[in-house]
Formats: sequence, structure tokens, C-alpha cells
Amino acid sequence: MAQNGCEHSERVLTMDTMNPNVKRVEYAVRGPIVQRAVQIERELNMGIKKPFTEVIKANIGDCHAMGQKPITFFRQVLALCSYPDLLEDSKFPEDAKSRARRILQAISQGIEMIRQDVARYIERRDGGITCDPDNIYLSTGASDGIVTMLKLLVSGEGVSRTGVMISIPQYPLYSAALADLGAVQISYYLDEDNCWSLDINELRRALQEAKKHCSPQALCIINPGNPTGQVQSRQCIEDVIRFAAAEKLFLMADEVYQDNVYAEGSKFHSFKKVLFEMGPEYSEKVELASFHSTSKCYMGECGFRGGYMEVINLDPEVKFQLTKLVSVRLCPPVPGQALLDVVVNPPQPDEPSYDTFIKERTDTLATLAEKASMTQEILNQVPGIKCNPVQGAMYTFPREGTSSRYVLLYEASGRKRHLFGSWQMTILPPVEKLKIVLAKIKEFHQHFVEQYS
Ligand SMILES: Cc1ncc(COP(=O)(O)O)c(C=O)c1O
Repeated sequence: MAQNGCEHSERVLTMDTMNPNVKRVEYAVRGPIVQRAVQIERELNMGIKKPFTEVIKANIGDCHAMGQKPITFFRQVLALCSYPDLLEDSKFPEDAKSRARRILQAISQGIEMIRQDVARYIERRDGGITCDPDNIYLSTGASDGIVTMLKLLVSGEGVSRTGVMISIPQYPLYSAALADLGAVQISYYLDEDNCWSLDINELRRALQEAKKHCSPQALCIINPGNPTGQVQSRQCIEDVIRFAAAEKLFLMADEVYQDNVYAEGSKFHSFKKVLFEMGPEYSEKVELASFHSTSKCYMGECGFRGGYMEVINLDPEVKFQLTKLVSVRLCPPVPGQALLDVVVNPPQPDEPSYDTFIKERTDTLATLAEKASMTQEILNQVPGIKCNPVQGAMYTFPREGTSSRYVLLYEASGRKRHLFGSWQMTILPPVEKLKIVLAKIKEFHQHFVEQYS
């Protein structure tokens, strides 16, 4: 008998009966490199001697786990919302208290106020272009919104099965969600030689090929990009919108890194703003869902799982279905909603927390900018490594040399040939630790090249 009192052969849920789509899901964030790192860390903790004393996790996108300081005002408001007796405590500033009272009141009446605050935030961000709170859906992080939208899109069988275009290199949520939903992944490749920009001809190529075996319905863009750190130009976004309109594709714009722009000459342009500035020919026609989150930018609050999506030009009956789908799962956790509210409605110049808030936000973004330029500078000093400028987001995706030994090693490890010799790392470790990581990469690479080329 098995431990749970049931013969294995009697189980209802086995590897043979389970959902085959789940088995197709790959998720690199929990993949072999991470598992090996965990194992090494355990061995170090057990006192096993190694040529190093610490594992610095340059793969994790969790800002606070990597030492970034949470924004004080946000945590104060969350503490007050969680334990309202603290509203009597004189140590908390008055603006944090009034924000907490407002949120507590709103939550008791439903989430309408938070959706309105999100809409006002989008209007400020997009230079006054109107945003209807009815187009805002609060989500448990951006991931939840993205998966919900994909779920709505997927249908059909065989050549009619929904195909969704995603960038390569990609953020693994997309391939995982598509595998899980049994949708067809249509890969389009970002242009490494042009700072990972998006080439419309490549979109065309991918789409034409895909039409032979599926029904392409949607195009996903991550801007600023994970894992490649590019910020798409306004021209590129316009081209993508024209392409989506011409090909009748639903646009999904993942904009969770909208504040993370570092490079001179790079600027974040939201898809919504560009769409509306292109005039009614596009703004009244192209269907768009855009996503934001409390997890990234200067907030880094991924543990609270706050986010929203804005939908534009959604068929009213589909919108009804979306509302139903979201409602069935009940609302996102209250702390995530409260946090989202203070992110979209931060301290104002006449409020006591304003100066601290601005200082913390500015310092956090300035440190990330410093780490972005340090990373690309040091990696580009290593002979054989090429690293594009980290224009935005929190990652770099450098490429190693092309010796045949590398190719063999790479393929032997079961990776995809097209990503040969490239790897992703975050710029999140504290400056001093990042310097150590970069120095180690330099040393390792030089040694590896000497040994095998
Ligand atoms: C491009 C991109 N989209 C979505 C997410 C998920 O965000 P959230 O934590 O809000 O679910 C991430 C997280 O790393 C990301 O990099």
C-alpha cells in the first residue's frame, strides 16, 4: 500500500491521466540552473568548502530579495490597512493615515475607487488621453491578467487553433501559459544586432509561416523588454499597431517595466497613448490589453501580487464574459489592491511624505540605472562577449563567443540552438555584489575560452 492508503495503480490522477498541456509547460525560473544554485547554497550552509563563499542570485527578478529597499510610504499605508489600530499611532504620517482610511472605506464598498485611481494614473501617464475605469480590471499581479486574457483568446482545433505571437527571447510566462492552454506559440525573433529591437519584417515572416498550421489571433509585446532590456521606439510601436490592424491581431502590451528606462534617448511610450495619437482609424479599431504591476519598477513589491489590465475596443459581449471570468475567481487579495492604489496615487507635493517618497523613488531608479550601465560596460570588456545596452527593465542578455566547443556544450545541455551562448542575468544584486558577479563571469569566460577554443 502507498503512504496515503491507495495503490498507485488505483490513483485517479497519474502522469498518464493528467492534463497533457501541464506536462508541456517549461519554466526556466525553476529550471536546472536554479536547482543547482539551491543545491550549492545548501552545501555551503553545511560547511562544504568551495572556491567561493556565497551564491549571488543574478537570475531572480525579486527586487527586495536582492536588497532593494521598499518605499516607506507604501509599507506604512499597508501596515495601517492591515492593523487599523495603528491609525492612532503618532509615528505614522498623516498622509499615510488618510490614504489608509480612504482605502479601508473603499474596500468595504467594493473596488470601484481603486479602478478610478488606476484610470486617473493612466490619464496622467498618457498626457490626458481619457481612461474609462470600466476598462480596468484589477489582477493578482500582471501574470494573472495576462493568463486571463490568453484564456479568452484561445479556441479552435487543428489549423483553426489559436496562435499567439510571442518574442524570442521571451519571458517564460508566455510560453508556459500557451502550452497550458494548448494554444500554438508563434515565435518571432528580436533583432540582437539592433539592440533587440522589433523588426516588422520578422513579424511578417513569423505570421506567414504560422498561418499554414494555426489561426494567429494575438501579438504579445513586452516593453521595456524582459529578458533583453530594450525599450522600443515610438516608431516601432506605431509600426506594430499598423501591423496588428492590417493582420487583425489582438494586441497584448506587457508594460510592467514602464518606469525602468535608463538609456539616454530611450523613452517609455505606452501602447495606449500611441494608439490614440494615431487617430480614430486605429484607436477605434485595434483591440488592446495592456498590463501593469506593483512587482517591478521602483516598487519591486512582487510579494503583494498587485496589478491591473486596461482593455480597449473589447467586444461588449466578450467584455461581459471577461468580467464573469474575473468575478468567478473573486477579487485579488486586499493588500495587493491597497498597494496598487498607493502606487497609482502616490504622495503629492503638499503632503508630508512627498519628499521622502520622491527621494526613495529617485534613488532606487538611479541605482538601477547605474547598475545597468556598469553591467553592459564590464561585460563588453570581456573579449568574445557582446552585450547590448541595458536601455530598460532589469536584465541583460549578453552573447558569448562562437567557438565550436561552446556549441557542442550548449547543445549537449539540451538548450535551443538559436539561444546558443546567450544567457540572461538581472541587474538587481547590490552594486558591490553585482561587481563580484561580473568579475566572476569575466574570469570564467576567459578561462573557458583559453581551455576550449
Ligand atoms: C515581462 C513580465 N511580465 C509579467 C511579469 C509578472 O509580473 P507579476 O509579478 O505582476 O505577475 C514579469 C515578472 O518578472 C515580467 O518580467
